[in-house]
Amino acid sequence: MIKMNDIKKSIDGVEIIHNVSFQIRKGSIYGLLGSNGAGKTTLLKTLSGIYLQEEGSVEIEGKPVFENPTIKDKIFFIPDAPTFFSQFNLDQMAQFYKNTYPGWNDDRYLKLVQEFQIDSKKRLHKFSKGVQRQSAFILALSTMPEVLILDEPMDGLDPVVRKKVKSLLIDDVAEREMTILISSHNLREVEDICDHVGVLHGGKLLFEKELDDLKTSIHKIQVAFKDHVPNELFEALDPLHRENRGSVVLAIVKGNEARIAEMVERYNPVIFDLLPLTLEEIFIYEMGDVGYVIKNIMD
Ligand SMILES: Nc1ncnc2c1ncn2[C@@H]1O[C@H](COP(=O)(O)OP(=O)(O)OP(=O)(O)O)[C@@H](O)[C@H]1O
Repeated sequence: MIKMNDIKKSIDGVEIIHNVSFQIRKGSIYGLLGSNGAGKTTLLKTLSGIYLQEEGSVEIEGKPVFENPTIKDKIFFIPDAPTFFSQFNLDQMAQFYKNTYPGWNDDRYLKLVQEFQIDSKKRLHKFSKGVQRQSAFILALSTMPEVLILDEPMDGLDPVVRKKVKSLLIDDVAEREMTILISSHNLREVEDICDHVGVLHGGKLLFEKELDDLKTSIHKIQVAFKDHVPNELFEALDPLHRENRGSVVLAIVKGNEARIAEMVERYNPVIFDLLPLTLEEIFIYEMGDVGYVIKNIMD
């Protein structure tokens, strides 16, 4: 379990993170979404123990992270621009991490090098950005981390490699309950692997939800009645949004699908459709006044 409680973090006297709290269950994948400058990297570095917060606490498995080697042995952070020693090839970096991380697994390393087909004898600095990122994944997963923290991990990866990386991540979560925190400026990039998402904006966590919950707890209905529109129905449905399009009422309603259908059908509608919402619509309606923020992370 990862717990961030009421974190404040300033850089050069400017407060970047304002009272952020969240928890990530062991074995889950949390997507931290936010547009450029939202504070994602600062938050991830605080969680990894690279930065020390001025206020609040950061705990992994109930223990503080900062200057705690026992916890740091179990976590791996891949920054948005992975770095390597300038003269080193992948094998040499692997030797370095083998000496640093007690959980290092040689078999895993060899398998991953083969899977990604990377020349492990070639200097890493001579590789493209995408291959360098793949190398960072190989090294990270070979340390068998309990917590993997990824800053914009899909940037610079082609679709085939993205798919491969995602499936490796999901396997580690399923097989050994690895926990992942993944930052992204694009929801679509991570929606297929995250079970939870949080939206960071201006250094504040605006919104946090379980994705499955989101998809099943909010619906769009289109409904028309023979005579008048029964106002008491809409009072009971308490929609997040409602508009009349001629004789058809379109409404965004929270709640269980079967319960909504049962309520509407009691009024004998002549038209009744219950439609799925796109994730973008869900976010915009759920977030109400701050829905505009989400447009930035949907493109
Ligand atoms: N080392 C630093 N010195 C000064 N200001 C910083 C530093 N690091 C971050 N900031 C400021 O903190 C704010 C948040 O930056 P951060 O890199 O955490 O955001 P981000 O969400 O990761 O953005 P991006 O998606 O562009 O990487 C920005 O206004 C940035 O200018």
